[in-house]
Amino acid sequence: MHAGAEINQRIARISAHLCPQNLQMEDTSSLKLAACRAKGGAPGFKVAVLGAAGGIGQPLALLMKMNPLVSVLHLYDVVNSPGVTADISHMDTGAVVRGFLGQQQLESALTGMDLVIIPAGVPRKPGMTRDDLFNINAGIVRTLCEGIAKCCPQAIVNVISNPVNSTVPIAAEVFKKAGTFDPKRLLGVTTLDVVRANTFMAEVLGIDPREVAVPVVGGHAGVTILPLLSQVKPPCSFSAEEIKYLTDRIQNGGTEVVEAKAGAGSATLSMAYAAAKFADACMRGLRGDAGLVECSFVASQVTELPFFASKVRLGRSGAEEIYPLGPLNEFERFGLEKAKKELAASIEKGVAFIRKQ
Ligand SMILES: NC(=O)c1ccc[n+]([C@@H]2O[C@H](COP(=O)([O-])OP(=O)(O)OC[C@H]3O[C@@H](n4cnc5c(N)ncnc54)[C@H](O)[C@@H]3O)[C@@H](O)[C@H]2O)c1
Ligand SMILES: O=C(O)C[C@H](O)C(=O)O
Repeated sequence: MHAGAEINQRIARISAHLCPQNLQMEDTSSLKLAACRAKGGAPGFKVAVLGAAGGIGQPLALLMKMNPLVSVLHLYDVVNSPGVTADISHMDTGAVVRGFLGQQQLESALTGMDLVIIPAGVPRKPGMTRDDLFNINAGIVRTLCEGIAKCCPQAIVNVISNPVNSTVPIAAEVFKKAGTFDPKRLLGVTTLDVVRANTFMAEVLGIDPREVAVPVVGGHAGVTILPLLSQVKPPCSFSAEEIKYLTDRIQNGGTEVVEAKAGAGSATLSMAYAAAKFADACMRGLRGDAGLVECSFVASQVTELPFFASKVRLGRSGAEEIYPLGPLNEFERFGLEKAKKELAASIEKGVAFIRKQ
């Protein structure tokens, strides 16, 4: 074969491997090569990031490519995923990276996945609540979850898209409709609230945030974000002023970032860090590691509400155990009542969005 032609064919193969939309119909050898490589050299989990070209998606893709537990990484978006995929794929870590662009490639992106992470959707601008995102993001999450129900119904699903208090119930309703709902496998990502709580508490105490663990329960919006400062590790007591300061700051951490970004979006880097931390815990659970306890917004019987964020134990089948809230002080009991009222409405809104169709 002419040397130039051979080089072109090799380039086509590599490009097809990265982005199936670049495949020529007649180029079956590229397909075989891509399929062969997609098995991955090392054992590990197959992970898809939906919304991978976004503010969260890009750094999250980077962090997942760095995670040794990931063998195959699928990057899906409706725009720009080929560029992000090409870029990330040059990292000399184990995971095989493949890109998928547009709705017609959603099923290929999802087929065979063990873990699907969803940061797809619009972020807030100053002055907006998370619920203001419902009209756009509800439909996006619905479509993506329909794809999951069809192509990887056994996957663990991590929902990041806001409003989480409604998008998780939306996902659950989609899965129920498809007959694939397993409450253990659907997890709303509230890790950023815990990450913030740990950071702000460590600042107050003047200690390393890695030595701190603050449980944050309820949901992921304003007063539904309920830090349990009476249950922190290491055990410590706070003044009433400190409790008010910390609770307000944790509940408004997202708004603090939205205002600082002044119209350029919401938390992306800290969120990617939090999502990667949570995904790592999910994968270690799938692998069979013991003692993995994280806060997450899940289908729950901890309160009278059908969904609630609390500590869950992650295992081979997802959220295998949901822990009760434990003893609350008066301030926290008051906060819980406020949180439940707002949460009930947000959950109902999500459920109604699917049931009314
Ligand atoms: N759970 C949390 O703690 C938390 C924290 C921060 C942000 N968020 C939420 O995450 C979402 C994404 O935030 P961001 O800053 O990355 O936004 P972004 O606009 O930067 O990125 C979103 C990405 O989603 C993609 N997208 C849109 N529609 C899609 C579809 N149908 N399928 C696949 N991808 C699609 C966009 O093309 C874009 O690349 C927002 O809803 C935001 O509110 C949640
Ligand atoms: O605040 C937002 O809109 C994004 C996210 O939910 C956050 O907590 O940072």
